[in-house]
Amino acid sequence: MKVAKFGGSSVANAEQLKKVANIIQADDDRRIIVVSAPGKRNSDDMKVTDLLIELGEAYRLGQSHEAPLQNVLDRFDAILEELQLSKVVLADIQSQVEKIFNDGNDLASKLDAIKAIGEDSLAKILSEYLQSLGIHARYVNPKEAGLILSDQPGSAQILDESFELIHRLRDSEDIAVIPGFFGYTKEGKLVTFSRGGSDITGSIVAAGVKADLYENFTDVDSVYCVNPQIVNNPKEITSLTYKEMRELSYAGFSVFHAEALIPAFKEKIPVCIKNTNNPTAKGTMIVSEKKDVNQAVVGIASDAGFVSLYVSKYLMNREIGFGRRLLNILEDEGISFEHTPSGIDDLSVIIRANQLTEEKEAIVINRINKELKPDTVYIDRGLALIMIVGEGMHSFVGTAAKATKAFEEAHVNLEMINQGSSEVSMMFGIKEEGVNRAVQSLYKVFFENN
Ligand SMILES: Nc1ncnc2c1ncn2[C@@H]1O[C@H](COP(=O)(O)OP(=O)(O)O)[C@@H](O)[C@H]1O
Ligand SMILES: N[C@@H](CC(=O)OP(=O)(O)O)C(=O)O
Repeated sequence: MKVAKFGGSSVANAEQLKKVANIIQADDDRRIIVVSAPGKRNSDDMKVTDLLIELGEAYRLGQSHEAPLQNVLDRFDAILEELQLSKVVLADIQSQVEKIFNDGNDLASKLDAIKAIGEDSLAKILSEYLQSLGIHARYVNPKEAGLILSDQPGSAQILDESFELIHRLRDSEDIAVIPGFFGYTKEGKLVTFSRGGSDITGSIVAAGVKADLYENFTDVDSVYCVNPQIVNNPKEITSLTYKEMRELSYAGFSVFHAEALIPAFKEKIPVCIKNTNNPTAKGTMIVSEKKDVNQAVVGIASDAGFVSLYVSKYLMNREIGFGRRLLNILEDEGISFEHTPSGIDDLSVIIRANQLTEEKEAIVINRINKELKPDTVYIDRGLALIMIVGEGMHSFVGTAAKATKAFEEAHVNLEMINQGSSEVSMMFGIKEEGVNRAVQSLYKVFFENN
């Protein structure tokens, strides 16, 4: 049995949905289908989830929601028209929106329920379309599927008890079409995963039914060793390990959600990234182990939007508990951190900029000054992190030397270097403006000169 997830680009319009139906029909093992909401049809377009977020925003601000609702309806109407399906779903969306705006739930829960309409409606449309082609398919709501999530609107997590419930999907005679991106709390309230979370639904369902394979269909032939928007026509990765993919997704490979690997990894379900527009291409396999590790680096990921919180104090090394107290302040303020490179008398904490708003920045600096009495404390914004990743790194000599040469050739100054103790990745912090230049140079050194 295979679980196939189709991303926003694969269900962006009727033409894409026809490709999806062909892919489902081409393999009898594709028994469970997970879908996203329609994504962008071209680079200037908007994803349906973003249109729904605009709708929720209009409600939050007390503005009229007629126009943003119409934008959502228009996207689905165009699909229904071309696939010659009934328009029941449109009336459904309208009544769902009214119900959500008028229920007694808190704002965050209402906004989650609005966001989920994209996936929910698309799953209903796809199952109806498959039925119209004579395929035995059925829409399965995530509640019926057994997706029980923690009560964290916008960033929910799966609860362990879900997997046993999901296992029952194996018994379904029909192909199950499940909307991705959301589930329900124990109390029955709808909650979503973080953005891009349909990948997570697919992985959870694959783990629950103990699938032979989790296929993740998107709009590229494979995972490339570097973001194709930064390097033209980069080399394809044919196979990589869960650990490598987790590091690369977390550090910027947006093709697969960083949290989507864990459920598949725990059940050792292989994951295959494939292209809906070219389904016969082999794609990229993500597996637990690779037989031949013949290169140090498999991929280079990058992400901008980080800040560094720098704290220095003479004799910090003698002050037991300094680091803990610093991190405690961040914990109190609900701020998560990424890395903590340190020296004898100084410590930096790397944080995502969206975690440290200007309001929080003032509070944090104040508390550090008062509670830790440092010599210096400041915040450096506009940082980017570049991660080079490969399980082979620990058995190859000279990886760091090659990398620093690449930065030198790109005339990019290194603000910090950090190698994880697992030796699967090496992280470099630089100013944002040099990030593409540095990635291009690293690509040359690690992939073109071999
Ligand atoms: N290393 C990479 N390999 C492949 N694609 C990547 C990589 N890094 C970023 N991407 C981007 O990820 C996109 C696919 O992810 P996404 O847009 O979320 O797809 P979907 O709509 O299927 O969910 C690709 O079009 C590509 O631009
Ligand atoms: N539609 C949701 C969830 C998702 O996974 O979408 P996509 O497959 O387009 O990344 C979002 O935009 O966040």
